[in-house]
Amino acid sequence: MLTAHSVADIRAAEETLAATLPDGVLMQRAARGLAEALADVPTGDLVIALIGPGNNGGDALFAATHLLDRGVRVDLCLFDEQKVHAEGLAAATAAGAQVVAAPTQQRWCLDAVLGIGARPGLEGKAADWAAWIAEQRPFTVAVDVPSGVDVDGATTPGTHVRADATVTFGTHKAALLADPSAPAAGDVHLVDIGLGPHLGEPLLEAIEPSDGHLLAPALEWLDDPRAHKYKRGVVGVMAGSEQYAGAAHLCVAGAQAGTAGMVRFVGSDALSARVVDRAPEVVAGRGRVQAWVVGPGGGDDAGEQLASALEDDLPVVVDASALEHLPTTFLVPALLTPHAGELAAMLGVDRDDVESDPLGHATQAAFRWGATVLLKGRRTLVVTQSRVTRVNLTGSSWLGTAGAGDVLAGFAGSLMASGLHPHDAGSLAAFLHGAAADVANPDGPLTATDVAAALPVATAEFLGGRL
Ligand SMILES: NC(=O)C1=CN([C@@H]2O[C@H](COP(=O)(O)OP(=O)(O)OC[C@H]3O[C@@H](n4cnc5c(N)ncnc54)[C@H](O)[C@@H]3O)[C@@H](O)[C@H]2O)[C@@H](O)CC1
Repeated sequence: MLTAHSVADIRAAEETLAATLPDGVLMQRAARGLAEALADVPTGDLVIALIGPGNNGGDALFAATHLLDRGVRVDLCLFDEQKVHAEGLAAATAAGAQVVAAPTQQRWCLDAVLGIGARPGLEGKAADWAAWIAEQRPFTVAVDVPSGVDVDGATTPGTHVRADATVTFGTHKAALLADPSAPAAGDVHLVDIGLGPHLGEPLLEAIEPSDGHLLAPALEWLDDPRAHKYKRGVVGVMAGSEQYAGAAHLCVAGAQAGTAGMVRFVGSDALSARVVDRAPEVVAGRGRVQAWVVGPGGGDDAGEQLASALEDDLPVVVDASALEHLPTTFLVPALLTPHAGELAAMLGVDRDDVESDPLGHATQAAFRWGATVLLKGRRTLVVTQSRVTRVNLTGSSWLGTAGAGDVLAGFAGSLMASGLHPHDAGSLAAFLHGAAADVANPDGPLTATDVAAALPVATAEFLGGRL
């Protein structure tokens, strides 16, 4: 699992670790790691380093000494000459760095204006530098975080630097993984400075290809010679309507691609006939299920369908139109799967509010409904009270295609029917859904049907550690 920790936790870990080491060792480790990450800068090229008032600037000043040692030239722009890491500045200038008044056109830029001590939003000289980067587009490497973002909240309330890459120290930060700030970080490289053993519970985590073991609780039947479809779990689907008949097919396709042993479909006679015609393995009509999926492409009866599913006292995935009929709180394990517009409607705010602070709003909803909230987006979030929030790093913008959410809801329901907690079911479904898109067509268009078809292979690759 890839983890990100809060600023407070990082500071506490740094303090504990620093107490066991001679002065300045941590900064030297960070500076060396930063210089190594800049190994592609050719000898003789000029790097412009934007140096802020704190230790973030200190990291870059010491990294500059390594760059200068191998023949790279470094110009320094100081945010405040009175507030600069003094030993770092002395070391960098002694090694040959020049202090200049303003950045000039360069191929390389080091953004060391602000790190984890930042108040979000840049002003004055720092805002001018961010505008210069946006205009001139030097290859920009941010030190620890792109300057000006909200490090823990992952929001971007003001001017900030947009980097091509970020070299971060000790652990990831929420801002590097979650939207809307993640694009400002570019490619993220983690430098180990020894903080690991001193860090507490993460603020955020992301499933990685090596985390196939997370599926284990849904696969206990694999080792049972007497296992049958009911042991694997039956997922019940209430999806589709006259207007969105395709959603029934797509949700069923997602459910069939998961770990459950059977899919039941409950809907109108006409829709049931269509579904069974396309997918003969599906059983139509009420009967034994272990989890329900309600809402994809649902019609006017979505509220009644949700109420009837909740009467069964079983885990439930609530999607699309069923999100308009939520109970005050959930008494069963529930996974709500809104996109930003649906979450905004649930909370009575504007879509822009959700998009500018997805973590905050998904967390608010998870607490309010006592449910797991999976907020769909480029970096899908899965939030459950008392669990570490997960952010999904797989997939691409090509996944923003009609019906992809129906497949996701069905697949997540299948995992829940096999016994997974909504938090694991939602985050694994998001992870494998993105991985399936890569299997189907990594760099181009694809349909939701393609994603559903690729899910079983993506799952097998994940379980085999081959993703
Ligand atoms: N503490 C340590 O042991 C280590 C720290 N490291 C580096 O140190 C950084 C944290 O250093 P600091 O705590 O000094 O924090 P920063 O380097 O982020 O700077 C904090 C300073 O910036 C000012 N400031 C904050 N927001 C501002 C804004 N929007 N506009 C203008 N000024 C603003 C603050 O008043 C404060 O003076 C990390 O991000 C990392 O780069 C690394 O060297 C690893 C070890």
